[in-house]
Amino acid sequence: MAERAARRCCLGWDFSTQQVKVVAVDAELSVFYEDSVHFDRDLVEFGTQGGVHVHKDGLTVTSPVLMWVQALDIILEKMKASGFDFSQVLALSGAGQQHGSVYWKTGAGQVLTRLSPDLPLREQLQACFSISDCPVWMDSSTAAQCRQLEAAVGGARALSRLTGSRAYERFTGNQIAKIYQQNPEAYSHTERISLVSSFAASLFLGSYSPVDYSDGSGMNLLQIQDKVWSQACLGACAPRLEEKLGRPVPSCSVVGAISSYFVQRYGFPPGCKVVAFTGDNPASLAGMRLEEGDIAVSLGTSDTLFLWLQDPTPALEGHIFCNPVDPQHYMALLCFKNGSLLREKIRDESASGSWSEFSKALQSTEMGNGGNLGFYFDVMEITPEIIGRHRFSAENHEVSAFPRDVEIRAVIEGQFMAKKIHAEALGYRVMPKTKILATGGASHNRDMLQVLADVFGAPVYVIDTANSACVGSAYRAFHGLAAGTDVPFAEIVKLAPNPRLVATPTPGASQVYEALLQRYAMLEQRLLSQTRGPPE
Ligand SMILES: O=C(CO)[C@@H](O)[C@H](O)CF
Repeated sequence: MAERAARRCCLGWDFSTQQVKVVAVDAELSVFYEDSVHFDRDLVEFGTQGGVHVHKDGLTVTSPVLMWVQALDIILEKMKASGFDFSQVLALSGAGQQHGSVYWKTGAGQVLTRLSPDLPLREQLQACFSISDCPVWMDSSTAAQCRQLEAAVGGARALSRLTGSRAYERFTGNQIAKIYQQNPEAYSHTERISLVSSFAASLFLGSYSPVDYSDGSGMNLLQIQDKVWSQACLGACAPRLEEKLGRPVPSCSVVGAISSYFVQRYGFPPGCKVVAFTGDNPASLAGMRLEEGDIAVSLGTSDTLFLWLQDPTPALEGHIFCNPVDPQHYMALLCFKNGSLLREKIRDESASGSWSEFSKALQSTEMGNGGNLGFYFDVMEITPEIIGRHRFSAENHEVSAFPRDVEIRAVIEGQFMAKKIHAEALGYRVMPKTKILATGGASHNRDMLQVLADVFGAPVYVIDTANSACVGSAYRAFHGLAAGTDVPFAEIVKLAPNPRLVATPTPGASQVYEALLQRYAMLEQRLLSQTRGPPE
C-alpha cells in the first residue's frame, strides 16, 4: 500500500444523542477522514433507542455514560485498524449534546490521571460515575425545579436576563437540582459535574476539563454577560455546586495537552493540544462559519434558527448563548416545533402530495398573498406557545379556509415571518452583509428559499451541514493552535468551502413584508392573549 503522505491535521469530535462521530481536517481545511459509532447499532448491550432510554414516566430521558465511554474506545480502535496516522494530529476539539450532565464519583479524578495504556477506557472508568444514567436534553421531568429556580431569582424574565434563557426542563441546573433532591447520596459522592462536552474533553485530557462559556450558557447557571456562575442560581439548585463545576473558561481555550494514555495507546504526539469542547449547536455555528449578522436556518422536522448577535435581548422565547468563536459576542437559538411535518401535511392536503405542485403554488401567488395570513401549529408550538391553525383575511378577520394556492403560500410566509419576528425580539437585525444559510431537508426547495429571501430581505445560501458540529470542532481546534495570537476565527477558516447562493430578495419585497410582519406580530399577540392571558 502506498505510504500515506504525512498529513498534519486536527480532529473534530461530536458526542451527539445517537452516535460518537469524528472527522479529520487537514491544513487546507479539507475533511479527509470520518468515522462514527452508533449507540443503538454498535452498542446493543445498552438497549438504547435513538441513543436514549425514555423512562416509564414518559418525562425522564437518560443515556448510560459508560456507553459514551465505550463508543470512544471502539471508534479509536476503528481508526487504528484503518491505519489512521495519529502522530499527525496537531490538536483536537469536540462537541457534545447540550444540557446533558455527567457525575464523576469521588476519586475518579485520580483514576483519570493514571489510566493504563494497556486497557480500554470502559474497563478503567467502570466505577468512576456516581450516576450511571445521565439526564440528557430530551428530559422534561424537572418542571418543579424550573419553577423553584425562577422563583429564587425573581421570575422567568429575570432568569432569562441573567442566564440567557428562562428555566427549561432540559437545562442542566434544573437537572442537577432534581438529582440533589431525589438522590442526595449520589450527589454527596460526586466530586465533579461535567456537561457531555466537558466530559468528553476530560477523557482526552486525562483530568477534569472545565465547562466552556458557550455550552455553559445552556445550564440556567452561567451569567452570560459576566461569564461567571450565578451564585443565586447555584444556591437555588444544590449546595457546594460551584466546587463540583469548576471555573468556566472561554470556548477558544486550550485546556491542556492530550493525556499520555492516548500517546502510548494510539500514537498521538505528546504536544497534541486539547481545545475546550462545546455544545453541538455552538459547534455547528462554527462549522457553518457564521459571522456577525448571519443567520442559519435548519429546515428539518423542527426548524432551528442560529443567530450571531452582538447585543442580545434575552426573552421568554429562545436561548442566548455566549458565542463559541468570539468571546465578546453571542449566539441565539430559536426552535420552531412545527417544521417539515407541517409542511408535508399541507403538501398532502393542498398540493396532492406533490412538492412540484407545492412549488407551482408558490410561483403562482404574489408576495404578501393578498394580505392573507396564517398560523399553522398542529402540535403545541414552542415559539410561541400556541396550538391550532388560524387564518386571517386582509381585514384581519379570522376565516376557516383559504384556496389551495393561498394556503400553501400562507404556511411558508407564516413560518418565515415568525422566524424573523422572534429573531428580532432577541436583538437580531438584518445587516447589509447578512447571509442566510439554509440547511436541512426543505433547503432543497428553491421556491421556499425564495420566500425566505423575500421575507428577510437578505440573500439565501445553502451549505452542507452533515458534519457541521464535527467540522466546526476541527475548525475550533485549528483556532486553538493560534491561541494567544488574536487571529480571528474567520481568518483561520477562510479556506473552507463556501456556501452556494440560491436566492436573492425580489425587488419590492421589503415594502411588502414590512407591513405584513407588523400585522403578523399583532395577530400572534392576539392569539397568545386568547390562549394564555395578557403577556408578563
Ligand atoms: O436541546 C437542544 C438545544 O437547546 C438540542 O439541540 C440538543 O443540543 C441536541 F443535542
